[in-house]
Amino acid sequence: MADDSMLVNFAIDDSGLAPNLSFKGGRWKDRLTAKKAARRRLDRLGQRTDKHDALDNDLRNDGRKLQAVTDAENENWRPIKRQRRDNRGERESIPFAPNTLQNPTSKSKVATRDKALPQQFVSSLFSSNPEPKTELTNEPEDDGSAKPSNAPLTGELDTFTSLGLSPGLANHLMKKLNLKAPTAIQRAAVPQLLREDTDAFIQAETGSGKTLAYLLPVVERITRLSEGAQASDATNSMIKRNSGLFAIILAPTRELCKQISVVLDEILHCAHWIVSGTVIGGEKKKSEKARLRKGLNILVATPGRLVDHLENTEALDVSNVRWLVLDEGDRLMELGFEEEIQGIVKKLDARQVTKSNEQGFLTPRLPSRRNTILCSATMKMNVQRLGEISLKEAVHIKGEESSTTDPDRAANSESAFSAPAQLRQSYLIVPAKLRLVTLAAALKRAFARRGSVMKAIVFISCADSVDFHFEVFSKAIGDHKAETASTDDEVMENAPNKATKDTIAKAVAFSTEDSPVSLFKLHGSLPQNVRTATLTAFSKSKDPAVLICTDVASRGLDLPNVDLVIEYDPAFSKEDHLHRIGRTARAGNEGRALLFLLPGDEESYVGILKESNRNGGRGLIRSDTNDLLKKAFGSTGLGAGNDWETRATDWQLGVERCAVEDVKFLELARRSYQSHLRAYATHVAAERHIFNIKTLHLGHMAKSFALRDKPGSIKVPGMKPGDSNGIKTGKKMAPKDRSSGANSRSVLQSNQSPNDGQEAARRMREKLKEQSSGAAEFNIG
Ligand SMILES: Nc1ncnc2c1ncn2[C@@H]1O[C@H](COP(=O)(O)OP(=O)(O)OP(=O)(O)O)[C@@H](O)[C@H]1O
Repeated sequence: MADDSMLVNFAIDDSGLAPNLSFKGGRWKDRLTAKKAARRRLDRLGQRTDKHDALDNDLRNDGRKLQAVTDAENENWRPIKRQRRDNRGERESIPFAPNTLQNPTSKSKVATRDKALPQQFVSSLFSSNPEPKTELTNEPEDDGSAKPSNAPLTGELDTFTSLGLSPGLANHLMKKLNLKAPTAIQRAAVPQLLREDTDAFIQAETGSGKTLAYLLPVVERITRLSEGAQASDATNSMIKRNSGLFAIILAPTRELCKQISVVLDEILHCAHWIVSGTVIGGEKKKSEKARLRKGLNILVATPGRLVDHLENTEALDVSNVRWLVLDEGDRLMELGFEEEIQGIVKKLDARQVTKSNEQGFLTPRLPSRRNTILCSATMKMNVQRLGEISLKEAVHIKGEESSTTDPDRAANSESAFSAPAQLRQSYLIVPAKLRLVTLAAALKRAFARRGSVMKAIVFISCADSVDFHFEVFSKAIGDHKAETASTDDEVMENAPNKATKDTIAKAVAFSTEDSPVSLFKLHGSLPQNVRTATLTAFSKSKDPAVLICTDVASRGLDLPNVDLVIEYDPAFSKEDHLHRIGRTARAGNEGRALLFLLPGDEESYVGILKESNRNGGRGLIRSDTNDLLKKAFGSTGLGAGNDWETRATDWQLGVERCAVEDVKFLELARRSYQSHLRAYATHVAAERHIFNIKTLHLGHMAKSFALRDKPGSIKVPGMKPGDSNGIKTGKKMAPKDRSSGANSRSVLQSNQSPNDGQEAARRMREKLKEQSSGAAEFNIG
């Protein structure tokens, strides 16, 4: 107790109670904590001393050290970003209204969070985009090499009569069908097939008139069977529909069959006693049977449906068939019809009547054996295989490559397949984020002036993506809202009917008051009646029109007045590319083709494009993406004051907002993104280093589908979760995955082990037969 009181009465030096400032031993972080505690205790003493200064210096140094260590530990350290809010100042996840968007030149990427939605990113369109390596090119000077290569001939002697056609048929072609002269392939093929009974392989570029090249000799020779009868008026000897089936024409798709049938009927107007018909999948078999029972002289068919009738329709008598035409040979093979064609050839051989019998008068005038004619614009290995199955000692008939000025191509013309010389080809190198807005810009520009482009076709890799882009361009977004409201009531020339209510719409995104544009969509998952009605409406449209489609419209289709083909997704092989761009610049007409490529690996595709371009690719130009965007979104009155980047960003974010506000549209966008990636992974093996799924920037790609989700979190009902993850991490898709859905191309084209491949291909053939559409495309889900 006494000790206690003594202590109380001693004067005590403050410094004696001051905290110890020498910190040694232990971890430096613990020392730092101790220093901070000491600093707090000094503060409590109330007076500032030298010790304060010393300790403050120490703490500052330690603070810097701590920051450096933390930075090093955290590789992903980034400065803290300012979060953006929409103009309504509402929850962070609500998208920005166009007029209060982030600064388009901003370099930032902003995360927005919401309890209900996965983490979302709104990245700026014009930042962090990879730069193209390829130089821009100027429009080439006209050196005369662009003379049309598939036009009708102009020589005085080049007439249909000079080919050996009867005056009746030649006059009909000139007067009724307005065809003044044959094309090069017709001049080569018609006399050959009239003169000799041989098999033939007809090969010529797209739009060069191959259909008439095989139809004319067949019709002419069937017409001749009645010649004597006409002269002597022996009506009993005239060919009638029940005189026998003389020719079968096989084509891979229903659309193509219908088109061939229309051309055939036009020719047969001058020989009305010859009757033709079609048997194609998707039509009622019962009515086909009835037609076959009544009798047909020429039959146009898809392979699957013909096999069906050969097996099940007794009335189908093929004993007199003397011509078998295989049109679009490579596509027939690609779609897996090899087995069917083999079966058809065998049945025709077995049932063929070679000697004069009950048919008496007919047989001597018919070729003694069946002639098979194979047609193709390109020659893949599979066409050679088809030739092996179906042709015997065939002659190879080619159109002249009149305007080839490239000596290498001329020397190697056996393997050289090219686009028509007059077709102007260009490509854009577009960063993934800018793809959607650039497509909108390309179409806006194309239709800006009424009459500059009548019709355009946009090729897209898969059915889901066709649906998505159709939705986007027919939606009222940003600036166009007012315009749509007023045009909804307009009577559009292409007013959709019941069948086309979901496949025809107004192209709001690039229509103007002066130039309204109609939008059409086509893919293999649509019911047959819808496909037919849509295609017919597009063909007949007198308004400017855009068809968004998959490769179902790439082969053989002859759609009038197509001035522009856009390959938004590059074709799966270079042959497919030639067929797609061949939908324009037909029969000597002009045409333009534009291809979208991503910066990076895809730029090396230009080398392949040059191969299929005459004159070593000198006519192939690289257009400037920014220039296109500037022209399309630059101020022309609407929203004056905004620059083109802001306006382009407004439009993009308008689409993104639709995806946030409309659950159905969001699901469509996600599905379409997933399907696109899966399709992307299935380019032919030879081109997979160019279209390399592993180097795709998935986040940027998602933006082109108006998605703000993180790629890994994009899930689609009905699609296997992790499909895109497999792609992202570069994992190979299992054959099981490849064959899921209608992912036919992946099944048929990917590198797979023979066993997997055979089984998958078999399953896919079944699937295609089931659909009977012959459409090889992605339709996942
Ligand atoms: N002699 C001709 N004169 C003028 N136009 C013609 C002539 N022959 C065909 N055409 C027209 O050329 C267009 C293309 O013909 P067709 O569809 O037969 O081409 P193709 O070579 O089969 O093309 P693809 O390889 O793309 O199928 C058609 O519109 C057709 O009417």
